[in-house]
Amino acid sequence: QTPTASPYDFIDAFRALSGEHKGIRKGHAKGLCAQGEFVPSEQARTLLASPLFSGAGMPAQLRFSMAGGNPRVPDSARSPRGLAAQFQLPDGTLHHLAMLSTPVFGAKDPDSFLGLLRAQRPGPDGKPDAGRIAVYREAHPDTRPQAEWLASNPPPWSYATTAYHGLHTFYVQAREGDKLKVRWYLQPQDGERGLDAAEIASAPADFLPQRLEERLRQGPVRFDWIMVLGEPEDTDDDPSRRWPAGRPVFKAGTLSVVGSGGEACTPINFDPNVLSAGFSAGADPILRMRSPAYAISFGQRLSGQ
Ligand code: HEM
Repeated sequence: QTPTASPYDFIDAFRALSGEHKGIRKGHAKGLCAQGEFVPSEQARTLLASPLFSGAGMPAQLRFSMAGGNPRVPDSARSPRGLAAQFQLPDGTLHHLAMLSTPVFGAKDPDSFLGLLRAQRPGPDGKPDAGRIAVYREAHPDTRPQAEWLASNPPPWSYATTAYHGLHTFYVQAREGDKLKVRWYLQPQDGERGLDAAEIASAPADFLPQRLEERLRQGPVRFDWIMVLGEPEDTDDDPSRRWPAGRPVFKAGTLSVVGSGGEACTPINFDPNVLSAGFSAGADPILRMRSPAYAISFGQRLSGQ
């Protein structure tokens, strides 16, 4: 099947789902900036050749977000949370991460994802058609694992109490030998904690920024950047599929969040293909679609569209 989805189709689909919101992100519309520092681990410095891991700490511009194009989605929604990061390396170059709280993505390729977004489009009564969505998921099994994960795991209690998964497969140059095939996630040192049923029912619409701010008053929020090493048979082009459990992991560094708020992240396009030297992307068509879609959203929102 030839892919037909264009990056403009996604921008249109987000608008159809969430309405027109000029000047803000077309995806992950609701969120807040944060600031921090990334310090690579000794192990990463020894193992990997990228200057990202050369040893020195570096500043990080961050953004925590709610998935979707609706800037008023309640913070208790059963949807992915996002964490985006821009690391500025000692040599001035940049490395971006843009990750989700779900361990799988919602589709295997752009066509399947676009079809899902279109199936979720509200009908004349303003509500999504549950039957149409179910039929779509039935015909596209790759769209089920993320929905099942979201249905069976509570929304995060705080932006600081969830893991964030890179989901795509990348290759990173080792100091000795070939590139390593990796996936990664950020693991919260505060531990993972979800909202309980009573909290979901009673949570105010916008509690996440305040909860993060309160936590930051006690000191930095830290995440361990965990790299997972893939085997040749592990997919490098399908973010809707997990790698088998038990693959070797190592800690590549620590991200410390020290402050939140402000607008420093607003003029940043957290494009996940902005990779520092030594990194390259796998064959994932979803990852390839992200750059042009983000660029359109970025250009539109900076110019008030
Ligand atoms: C074809 C698939 C995808 C499309 C079309 C898409 C589209 C978008 C768009 C248009 C934005 C707003 C960009 C901006 O205005 O700066 C965005 C933000 C974001 N996306 Fe995606 N996305 C896709 C897949 C993914 C995946 C696989 C992940 C995670 C692995 C992800 C995580 C994020 C995050 C964390 C943000 C917020 C970035 C920020 O805070 O600035 N997206 N997405």
